[in-house]
Order: sequence, then structure tokens, then C-alpha cells
Amino acid sequence: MSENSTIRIERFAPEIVDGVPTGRTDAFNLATSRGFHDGPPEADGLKTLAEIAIADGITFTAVHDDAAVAPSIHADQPVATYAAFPGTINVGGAEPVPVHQITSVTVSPTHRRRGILRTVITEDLRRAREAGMPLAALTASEATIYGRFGFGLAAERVRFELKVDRGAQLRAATTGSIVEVAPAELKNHAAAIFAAAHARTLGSVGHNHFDLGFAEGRWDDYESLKPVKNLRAALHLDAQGNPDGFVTYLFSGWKSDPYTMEIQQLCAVDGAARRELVAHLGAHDLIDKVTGRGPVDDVLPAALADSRSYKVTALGDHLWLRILDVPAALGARSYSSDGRISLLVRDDLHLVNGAWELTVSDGEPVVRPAPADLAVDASLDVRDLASLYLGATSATRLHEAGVLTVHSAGALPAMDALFATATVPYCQADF
Ligand SMILES: CC(=O)SCCNC(=O)CCNC(=O)[C@H](O)C(C)(C)COP(=O)(O)OP(=O)(O)OC[C@H]1O[C@@H](n2cnc3c(N)ncnc32)[C@H](O)[C@@H]1OP(=O)(O)O
Repeated sequence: MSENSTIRIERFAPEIVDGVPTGRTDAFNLATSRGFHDGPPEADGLKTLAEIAIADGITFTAVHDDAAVAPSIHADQPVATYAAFPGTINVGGAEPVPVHQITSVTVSPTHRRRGILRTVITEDLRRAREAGMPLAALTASEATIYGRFGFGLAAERVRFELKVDRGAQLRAATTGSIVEVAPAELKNHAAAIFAAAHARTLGSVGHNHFDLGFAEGRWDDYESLKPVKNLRAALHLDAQGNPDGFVTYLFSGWKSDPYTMEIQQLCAVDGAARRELVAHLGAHDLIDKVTGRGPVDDVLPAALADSRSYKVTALGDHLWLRILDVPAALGARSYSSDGRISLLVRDDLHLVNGAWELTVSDGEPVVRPAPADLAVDASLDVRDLASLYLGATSATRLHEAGVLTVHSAGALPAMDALFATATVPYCQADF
């Protein structure tokens, strides 16, 4: 960053003092809004943003250019923002594991492509690794940014639409019941339902405080942070009457065509809650379509009497993972078959590069640096190991893509068997 000699990096926790966010807290949030081309939140919105950030235990990194003078806004506003907060991710093991979540990454157009992001993220990932985080995670605005920093696509997500002009008939008998509730009632249920779904869903990142307020209709985006008009909510109760899913949704309006129920959030502990909540929206009179988001291997097409009424309208990358500690990460997931593989991992940031040996015996993984005299079976970049990690892709596919090199005859079948997962990873959370 030689041309950046006036650049100063400030790392701090957001603060509210005497009921008011501090100047640097507001300046960070205003710069982030600007970086994402949003309008500036009003004073109460800025306070809400600070409250959410504090509740999530976030750390802000604000980058300043000390050479900036008035009339430049950067005389007193950051030229770049970056934030990170701790959470957990379900990697298919007994318990979710810690994850370093990265968000709010912006660099002003006047300062882009000068290595500011590279400097900040390199330092942050090094710190996260030193703090013992096995993984870092983010959702990306563009697919071209984070691979160079070792992030690989670990879970995709779809947008779907469901034609419901004649309702949504399910093939299976109904297992539970639906209760329509005021969104504010979800204050009593959303956190527990998010947590239960998190514990059961491969690839799930735990909910944050934005998600909770979103469920309750207190806000729906980072720009307005105002209560959502006409938001509806329903709870799914299992056969014992316990809440195991919720949905919030909006009517598209009488001027729309076709009349649509747009799912804002849907969190279900299992497939029964998911299919029955969606079918409930489809059962509304006067409604022709339901739209929402879901996993790649959604239960809906198989659950519906008319599978063709379900249509994927978009498929996109969602969760990007960065392995910070190979033994901790590979040792945390479960394996459905035994085997052994040694992998040479390239890592341009030098956090985990080297040869690693994974041995799974009776389902128990042991991961260690490969002994010097052991021939490696395959080599790949750390970003591609992240894509293999939760089963988002296979070693064979990476090999066909030309990004995984095989050194031993049995490497591909061994890796495909070891890394296979029973479900396609899905991360509902946005962060
Ligand atoms: C987790 C999140 O918050 S995702 C949101 C990311 N932010 C946005 O999309 C907001 C708009 N964009 C931006 O603010 C900036 O362009 C950023 C943050 C994406 C990049 O910041 P910069 O400081 O310009 O990146 P930096 O100069 O460090 O670039 C590092 C490398 O990434 C490359 N790069 C940076 N941005 C992009 C991009 N959008 N597409 C492709 N390559 C990119 C650079 O060319 C450089 O490559 P090199 O190391 O091979 O030379």
C-alpha cells in the first residue's frame, strides 16, 4: 500500500453514550450506507444500527485518509469500512462451531483498487486465526472479490415462485397446524425457532439481531430501519402444539399482476413446517402466486401434488467460507464413510498452506500436517477446499473444472466419498 501513506486504520467497538451513538459509530454506519449506494439513515435509524451492531458484538474497522481536507467528505468520514462479529455455523458435526462473520465491506470510489481491502482483510483474517476461529464467512456482493483471499462458495440459495391460483396441494397429510399471529408476537418465538433450525441445517449460520427485528416487523432493510407496513405472520405448530416454524409475508398489492404473497422470512425446523407454512400462503383466496427463497434441494417440488407449480427463478451464490484452521475445520464436520487422503493446500495468505492428512476411521476424523515422507494425493487452493468442505461441490467436479490436481489414482473417489454430505448446504441468514 505504498501510495497509501496517509491511510490510517482504526478498529473499535460501536458505542452508544447517554443514549446517543458516538460520532465515530455514526460515521462508520453512514459511510457503509454510502458505500452500498443507500441513502443516509435518519438519527433514529443510526441509533438502531448501533444497537444492532452492539448486540451482535461487532468490531468496526474504519479506514481514514489523513490527507483528505474539506470540501472532501473524507475530511471527517472514513474512506473504507469493514466489520466482523462472532457467530456459529453448522458444519454437520455434533454442535455448530465458531465462525468469524465479515460484513459492511466498502471502499470509497476515490480510494478503490489501492489495496485497502486487501490490507484490512489480510490483517483481520490473521487476527481471527490467532483468536482461534476455525472459519470465516461472508455473503458477497460480487463473486469475483473474495476467492483471492481464500474464500470459496460453500452454499447456494434459490429464489422460487409457486403458482397457487388453485391453492398448493401437498401430497402428504398435514402434520401440524397454522396460527396467524401479529409479527410482534414472534418476539416470543423467532429466536428459539432460528436456533432449532440452525442446529439441524448443514451450512446454517446463526441468526443475528437484524434477523430478529426483521421477523418482528421492526425493520426490513438497513436503509429505512422503519416498521414494515402490512407485514403478516404465521406460526407453524407441530403435532404437540409446539412452534417449529414461522413465516412473515407481504401482499404485493391490488395494482400488482398476478396477486402475490411475498415471503419475507421463513424459518422452519423441518420439512413439514416448511411445506405447511408455504401451503398456508397458497391457500389464501385471491392470491395467484407465492414467492420466496430457499435451499437448492427444497422439499417443495417433491411435496407438491403439482411439482411444476414450483419454479426456481434464480439460483445464486450465497455463503462463502474461508478455512482458517484445517485440523479444527475438517475435524468438526461428520463423515459418513471412512477413508484417508492427503492434500496439498495452497494459500496465498499463508494461513493454512501446506500438506494435510485427513484420516476417518469409524466415522472419527483425525487431521494432522502430512508427514514429510507421505506422497500427497491431490492439491488444490484453500478456496476450493472451502467449497468441498460442506459438500457444495465434489472433488470430481473441481478436477473437471481444472482447479484440483490429482497425484494418485484413487484420490477422486476417496475424496468424493469422504466429503459427500446427505443434504445440500443451506444458509438462510443474510449478514
Ligand atoms: C462481505 C461484504 O460486505 S460484500 C460487499 C463488498 N462491497 C461492495 O461491493 C461495495 C462496492 N465495492 C467496494 O466498496 C470496493 O470495490 C471493494 C470493497 C469490493 C474492493 O475494495 P478495494 O480496496 O478496491 O480492493 P483492493 O484494492 O484491496 O483489491 C484487492 C484485489 O481485489 C481485486 N478487486 C477488488 N474489487 C474487485 C471487484 N469488485 N471485482 C473484481 N476484483 C476486485 C483488485 O483488483 C485487487 O486484485 P489484485 O490483488 O489481484 O491486484
